Amino acid sequence: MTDKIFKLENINLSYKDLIVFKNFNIDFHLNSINIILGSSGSGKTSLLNIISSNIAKDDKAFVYQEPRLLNYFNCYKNIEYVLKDKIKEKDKKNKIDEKIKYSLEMAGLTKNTYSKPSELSGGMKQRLSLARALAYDSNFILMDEPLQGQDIKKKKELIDIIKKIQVSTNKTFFYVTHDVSEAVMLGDYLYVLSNKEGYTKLTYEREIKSNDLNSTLQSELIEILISS
Ligand SMILES: Nc1ncnc2c1ncn2[C@@H]1O[C@H](COP(=O)(O)OP(=O)(O)OP(=O)(O)O)[C@@H](O)[C@H]1O
Repeated sequence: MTDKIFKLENINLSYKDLIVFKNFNIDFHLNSINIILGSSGSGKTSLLNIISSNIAKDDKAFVYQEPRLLNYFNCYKNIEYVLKDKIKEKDKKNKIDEKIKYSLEMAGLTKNTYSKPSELSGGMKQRLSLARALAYDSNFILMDEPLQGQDIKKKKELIDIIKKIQVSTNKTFFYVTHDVSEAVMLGDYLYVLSNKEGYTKLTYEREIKSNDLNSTLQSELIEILISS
């Protein structure tokens, strides 16, 4: 099978005197979960912003570290809010309702359809944020450390939901993290950034296979991060 590639070529980015990317190239994989792994300051979020700037506005949804929910709306309305402007007038009502219910079901929140965020646990809030991104119906989902601060059980729960969403929708995910175990548990493709030389480099890339969970990959990646 030949994968379709999402290519970024000759990327340059500076903040005043600080060069972050200098003639940077990277090939991501469409219809897969692409993990961008690196230590703090290695350029992960900057790269995610560059990726975002290469995707049309209504073809991408975001999930951040904080769920960014509207506290006065219930789960259903939190999702409805972002869909209003996206779905065309003529098939609006039924289509929105169908999408919201499907997304809540995928995120395991059907029972909480009418709960407000204040009635949800931290993990459930993040699941709602995922459901909202799914319902937006874009080809791309961009995630910046969405599992930060969740305990290991919640992390596993959320990882399984993200995988399930990818398999059933074939969307392209870009997922930023500094957590090696998250990267190996979730990713299809892994990209490690480092800025050892003063600007960001892609120091390591590989496909992740299901048996990598039991392999030495995690300890190799920890070594790479420590020395980068
Ligand atoms: N708006 C900005 N102005 C100036 N410097 C910035 C800005 N945003 C990021 N930087 C710098 O660019 C470099 C890369 O930052 P970036 O946030 O992309 O890294 P990161 O890997 O996402 O870090 P973290 O894991 O800590 O979020 C860092 O040196 C950071 O200080």
